[in-house]
Amino acid sequence: MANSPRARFGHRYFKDWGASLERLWPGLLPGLLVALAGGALGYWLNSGAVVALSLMLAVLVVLLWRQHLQVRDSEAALQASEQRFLRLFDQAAVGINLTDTRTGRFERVNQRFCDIVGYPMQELLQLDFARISHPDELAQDLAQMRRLHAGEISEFRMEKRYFHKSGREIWVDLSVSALWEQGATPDYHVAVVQDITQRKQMEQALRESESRLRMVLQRLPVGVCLLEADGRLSYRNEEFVRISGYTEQEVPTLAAWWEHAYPDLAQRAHYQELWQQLAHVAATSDGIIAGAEYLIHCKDGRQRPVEVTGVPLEERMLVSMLDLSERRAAAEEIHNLAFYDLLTQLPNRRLLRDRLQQALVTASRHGALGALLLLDIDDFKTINETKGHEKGDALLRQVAQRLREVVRADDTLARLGGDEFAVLLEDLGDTASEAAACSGEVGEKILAALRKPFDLDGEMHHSSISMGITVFSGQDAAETVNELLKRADLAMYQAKAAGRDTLCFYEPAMQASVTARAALEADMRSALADGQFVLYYQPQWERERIVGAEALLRWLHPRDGFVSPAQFIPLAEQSGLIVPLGTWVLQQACAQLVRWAQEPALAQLTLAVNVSPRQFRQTDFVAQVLAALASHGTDPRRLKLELTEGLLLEDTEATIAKMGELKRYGVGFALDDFGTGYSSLAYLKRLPFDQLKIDQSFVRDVLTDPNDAAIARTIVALGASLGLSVMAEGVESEAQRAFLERHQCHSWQGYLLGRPMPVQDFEHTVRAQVQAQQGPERGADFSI
Ligand SMILES: Nc1nc2c(ncn2[C@@H]2O[C@H](COP(=O)(O)O[C@H]3[C@@H](O)[C@H](n4cnc5c(=O)[nH]c(N)nc54)O[C@@H]3COP(=O)(O)O)[C@@H](O)[C@H]2O)c(=O)[nH]1
Repeated sequence: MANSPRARFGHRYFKDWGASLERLWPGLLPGLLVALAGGALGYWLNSGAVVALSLMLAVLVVLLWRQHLQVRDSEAALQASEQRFLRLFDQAAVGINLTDTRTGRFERVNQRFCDIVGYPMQELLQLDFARISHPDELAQDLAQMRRLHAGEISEFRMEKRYFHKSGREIWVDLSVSALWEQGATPDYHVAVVQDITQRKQMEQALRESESRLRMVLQRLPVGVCLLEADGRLSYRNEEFVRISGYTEQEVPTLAAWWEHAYPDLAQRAHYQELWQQLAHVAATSDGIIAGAEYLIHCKDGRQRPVEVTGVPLEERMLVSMLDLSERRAAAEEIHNLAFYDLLTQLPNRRLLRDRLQQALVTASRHGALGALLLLDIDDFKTINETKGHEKGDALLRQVAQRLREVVRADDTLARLGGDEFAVLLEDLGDTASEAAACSGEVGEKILAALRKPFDLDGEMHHSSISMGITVFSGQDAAETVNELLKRADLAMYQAKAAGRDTLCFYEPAMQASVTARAALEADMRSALADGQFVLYYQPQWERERIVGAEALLRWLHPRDGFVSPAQFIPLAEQSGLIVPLGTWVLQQACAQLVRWAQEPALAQLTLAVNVSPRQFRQTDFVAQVLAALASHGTDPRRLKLELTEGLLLEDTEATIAKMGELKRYGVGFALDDFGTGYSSLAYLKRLPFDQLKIDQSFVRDVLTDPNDAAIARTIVALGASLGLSVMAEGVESEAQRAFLERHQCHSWQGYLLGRPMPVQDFEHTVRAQVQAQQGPERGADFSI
């Protein structure tokens, strides 16, 4: 303790007091003695000078005494001050430590410092400050300390970390002052330590939240920049730079922004005015500058639509910028997809309907008539199927292009789907005849333009269209969009029926025929359910005997009587009713064959059944035929299916597979109407046919038209070379039969040999023939 700083503090003050006494005492004591001696001598000598001298000495003594008293008082004050200092040291609200500058050891610490670092005082006094300092700030601390020790500085201040006894880090604010005792270098330093851990934690939290905020701002899918009151753009995020392309160096201020984003002065003035107007509105409400659309000129030279909003942040403004270009492009794409045809880029049906609706309104308002032209490429299906879809698409694109070249820019041209196009013409005059003349003229131009050959990948292709035209005035309530489309469609079908490559105007009579067709279709459905259909049988001859029959459908309508299959079969095909109807025919035919099988005279007969393309294309067609055969126990070899050439053009592989499968069961196949379709030797060779049927159109004029005669002869020769039998249809006269026989065609069917007849009549005919042939020998008789 004698060596403790506290002892040394006290000792220093006492030592100073003693020193002053030591300094005063030698003067005071002789003074007293001189005053006493002088007084006595004066008294004795009665000398005034001696008295005066004594008095002077006495004054001197008094003065010296007073000085002594003063020294004593100041010593006491010093002591009191030291006491106060020590109390202050111990009780201070801040941590204080007195440290040996050379060793770094704590010489004295107050309680608060102990509390801050969590050590008991005695333990702390065994440590040096480096021991409890965080290494990250220690180097700086030591460097400052060295400067302090070298006398370069008398004090320093820093923020550093101590390790609390528990191990946690404590941030402190450290104010260190040198303490000189003697000599030029300080022996001790006093450190005033304030615990700032909480503040540091708050700062850290603030920093973290700021950095999080920056990160969020930086990654926001919206462009953000901070506009300072002095016009500086103090911050901008990545998206802001991505959208505009302008970095801080290029566009540091709002003024620079306006210049770069709007190089065009008029445009700049327009958008500045918009911004100012919105800012003015904002100033009178919540301060938020409402979002508005701006078209900015970006660094890459492109113009981008953006939505800009401003939110005040104290003195600054947070400006957000949303890139609308993608949204715009998406909206445009959606619009395109919704209203335009992808292949040709022409307006689609939806857009045409819209324009037609507007055209009706305009026509009714202005009294100027318009016309809707509907056109369909003839035989497009065949082109698509024979030349492939790519060429089909190429044709559609070229048709679209030619149509664009023919019609005026303000006419609406549309692709309605498939091979169907439409042209909407407006303002065609104020009378129906004027409008019809104008639209007819445009229609003829279109027909002519589309007659010219198309180049499909180097292959020249000739095409034609059928067109239906309907004129509208907008005055008639019946003229709705649907109705006009229906009328043009009817007229177009009329053009197709009229031989294609032509145009037809809509006439009300067409409507009547459509209505009749709709009624027929409805009737047909109930006819099937009500059993109004029957099969007639037309004999098929081979040389002088009937070898079978063709089953031909008949409809005995309860009101209308006999309805020709030529009338209802195409309609059944279109409506899909042919499928149940065909199934019914197959069932009837199979049942009939079984009945014939039980009678020797009829047992060898075959029965030919017409199969429509739609029926054949049913995926379960093979299963249907086999089921019909199986359900009746029919011999498949007695059934012959007649297919038409048109069927063979589509999906040949599937056709071969289906035919092959049925062929394996013994079912026969005849190619009906041979010569009228797209006869191709290539498919004939691959398809498992048993018979070719010469179409009756060639047989009809076989005696008079050398071409038909040549065709008939060629078909016979072809059949022979392919190993197929050849049957002639529509043989009506003996001369025709004889001609065919002379040319090696020995199978015939036609009115000469028997008309289609009810089953009983047919069976009767066959029985009679068998009986006759079993009787006495006689020449061939083809009459029945
Ligand atoms: N898918 C199905 N189609 C069928 C079915 N039944 C008939 N049809 C087809 O309907 C078309 C018209 O048939 P139809 O009126 O019965 O005419 C056939 C014969 O009556 C007729 N024919 C026969 N011989 C002569 C003749 O000497 N002169 C003449 N003018 N006509 C004659 O020919 C038709 C048979 O043609 P085809 O089928 O091509 O052999 C017709 O296309 C039938 O195919 C059915 O059940 N399913």
